[in-house]
Amino acid sequence: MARLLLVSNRLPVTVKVEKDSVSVGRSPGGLATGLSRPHERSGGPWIGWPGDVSRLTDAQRTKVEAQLAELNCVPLYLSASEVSRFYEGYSNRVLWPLCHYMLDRIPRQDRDWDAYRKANERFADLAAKHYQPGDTIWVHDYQLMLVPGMLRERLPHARIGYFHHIPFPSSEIFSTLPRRTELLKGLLGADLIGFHAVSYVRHFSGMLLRQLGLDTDIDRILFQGREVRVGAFPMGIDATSFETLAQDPAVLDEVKVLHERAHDERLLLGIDRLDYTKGIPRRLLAVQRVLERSPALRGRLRFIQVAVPSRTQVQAYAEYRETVDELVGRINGQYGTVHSTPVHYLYRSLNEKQLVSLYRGADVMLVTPVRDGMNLVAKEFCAARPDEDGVLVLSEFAGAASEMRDALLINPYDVEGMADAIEEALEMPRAERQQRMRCLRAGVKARDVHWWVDSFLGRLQGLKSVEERPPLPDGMQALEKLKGPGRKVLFLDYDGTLVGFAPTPGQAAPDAELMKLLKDLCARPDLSVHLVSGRPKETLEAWFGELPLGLHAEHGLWSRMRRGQSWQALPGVSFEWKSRVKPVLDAFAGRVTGSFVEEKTASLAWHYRKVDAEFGALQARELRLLLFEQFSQEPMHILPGDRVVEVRPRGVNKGRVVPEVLKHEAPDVRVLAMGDDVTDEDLFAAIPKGGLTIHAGNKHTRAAYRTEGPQEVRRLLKALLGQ
Ligand SMILES: Nc1ncnc2c1ncn2[C@@H]1O[C@H](COP(=O)(O)OP(=O)(O)O[C@H]2O[C@H](CO)[C@@H](O)[C@H](O)[C@H]2O)[C@@H](O)[C@H]1O
Ligand SMILES: O=P(O)(O)OC[C@H](O)CO
Repeated sequence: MARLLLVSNRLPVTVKVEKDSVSVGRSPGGLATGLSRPHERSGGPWIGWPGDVSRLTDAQRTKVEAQLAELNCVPLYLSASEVSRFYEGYSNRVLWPLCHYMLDRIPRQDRDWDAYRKANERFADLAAKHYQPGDTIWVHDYQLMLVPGMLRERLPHARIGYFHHIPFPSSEIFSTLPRRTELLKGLLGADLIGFHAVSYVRHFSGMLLRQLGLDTDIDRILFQGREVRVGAFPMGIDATSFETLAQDPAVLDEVKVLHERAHDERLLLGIDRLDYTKGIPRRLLAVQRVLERSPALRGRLRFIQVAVPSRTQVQAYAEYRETVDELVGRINGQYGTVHSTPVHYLYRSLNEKQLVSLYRGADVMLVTPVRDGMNLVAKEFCAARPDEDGVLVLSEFAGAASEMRDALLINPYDVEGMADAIEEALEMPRAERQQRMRCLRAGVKARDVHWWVDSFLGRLQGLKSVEERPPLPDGMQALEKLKGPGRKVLFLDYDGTLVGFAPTPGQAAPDAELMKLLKDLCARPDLSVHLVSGRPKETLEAWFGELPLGLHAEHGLWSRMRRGQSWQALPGVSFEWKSRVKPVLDAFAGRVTGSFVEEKTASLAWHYRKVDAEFGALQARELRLLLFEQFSQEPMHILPGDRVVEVRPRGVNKGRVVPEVLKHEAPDVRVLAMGDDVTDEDLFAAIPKGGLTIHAGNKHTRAAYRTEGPQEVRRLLKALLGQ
């Protein structure tokens, strides 16, 4: 197993100061449990924050550091200002509510971005310092979204994974973030980006398309010449250890005591960090509604709500605590008697035995977050029920809901519906409880935390390393090879290569700078320049007719080899299918606002460059599918391009131009081709051995060199001219 270098905001252990004694104890939560085994097995370090150490004496600090070193944990101490601005500020006042769809909780001005960026730099620096060649780096969660990108700069060849433990919201929400581009690019430093649920993957891909124009091909994104993979890896728990503990005699004794103390009261249970995403107030209201609606249940229902203090310095959490306190008081005031208290509220952390005793003893588990990345409590409850009893009421807005379909799924905003579900759970016959719990447990056991670690790391480590698939060399290196005496032929694509994309094809007319550049190229006696475009010949003639260069329109269907020559069509091309295909494209243009059809002599194109990026891409896929279904027998090609779907005659492609041009040249002529989209791949394929090919963009290409878009292409051409 490759050495694993883990990086998370919190270490799996936290420094605990009690009176004069100091120790390190396990941090709560599934991450510590889940990763402890691979952490120990791989022998690599875990980098993170060990909690507040500001009050420690030097001697205590030395002791803590020795303990951490023994556990192979490398502490990154956060200063008071970093705790307040990086952890509480940007991470928990901006990113946390944003990812949980709570925009109104975000401060009007984010003043903490800088602190977030700097803290991420510190994590990246420390990780880079501890990195050894061959390590796999695994970065965790929203506090460290910039770290993968920062690590990629420091360690270009490292294998880097990132896992996002909270929801990734819809692009409508994520787009509101002023720093959205930086954060997305930060994540794209990873080789593999993992989420709990498929919907989060979809949201992330949508965001990449919308913000960065990057299309996700199933699970693959091309970014800066690298392949980044994305996937859903639903996190599990250490099911065996929960199950074993649930059968421990001490736990069973505790369950007995719990039931005895409750007399004949039915037990409802809630276990959460005290966080406004967990839906505790509405859950309390639902319990109150049950008591209101069913007098028979009064005095016969006990709701145990345990809430671990969390992020207590953030005002929203303090306010939330007050809301919960007030509601508990109100319900107990209204429905409590001298003999019974309906809500037992514990504001503290429990140890594992206490936790499992509650899980094992509960009749109904209420997991009702208004939004939750996964929610491990739901899974822990099921693992702790080897008796196959107990009912899980689960919010449909928890990531866990996509896996745990045998729970009673509820909408946490619907208090009445939640009350209905509680009643249904209380009345559910034993056989149904058993059947549901059996299915839930099977899922929890099959996809436990070890499965999660193995599937994420298996995927990450199975990818080819950056060294095995090095990024293409820079286009400037190709230009260097082309310099010097001897004749050269340049094949240049137009749209996306010499000019950027404009809302309509007409708006992408050549600018003065480009015209001068082309003129200068044509003026060089050792250069022969050919523009090879998908555009109609009329457009090319109007724009470039006066220049002494070769023009090739409609992907090589029409050619004008020299200025003053007439346009010639490729012989033997059939396009009588056009009249049947056009109505299909017209129908799409009608139904997708902003899209339009362009008709050329031999081809048709449906353009969607002005359409919302996500919707456009979706519709383009549908159109291609439809065309494939209906016209597969026709002598035509369906080609996805950059925000365009083109249909053109079979046998016509940009590559056809190359031999026609080169037959008029000496055999030792040097050749260069530049292009940006899929149609230029035919051009590259036709370039004879020894020729140079440059892809202007980020896509998969057979070109040997790469450069960025039109600005860089122009820079290269100027360099060829010595400008
Ligand atoms: N009173 C108490 N005493 C002791 N332990 C307690 C406790 N209350 C809760 N816990 C423990 O804390 C953990 C909480 O994990 P959750 O998945 O429920 O949410 P959390 O928001 O912390 O995690 C984030 O990360 C996880 C893992 O990716 C995602 O499931 C989740 O959506 C995301 O918000 C559980 O292991 C639970 O046992
Ligand atoms: O206590 P925090 O702020 O480190 O949050 C822990 C949660 O599990 C967040 O994912």
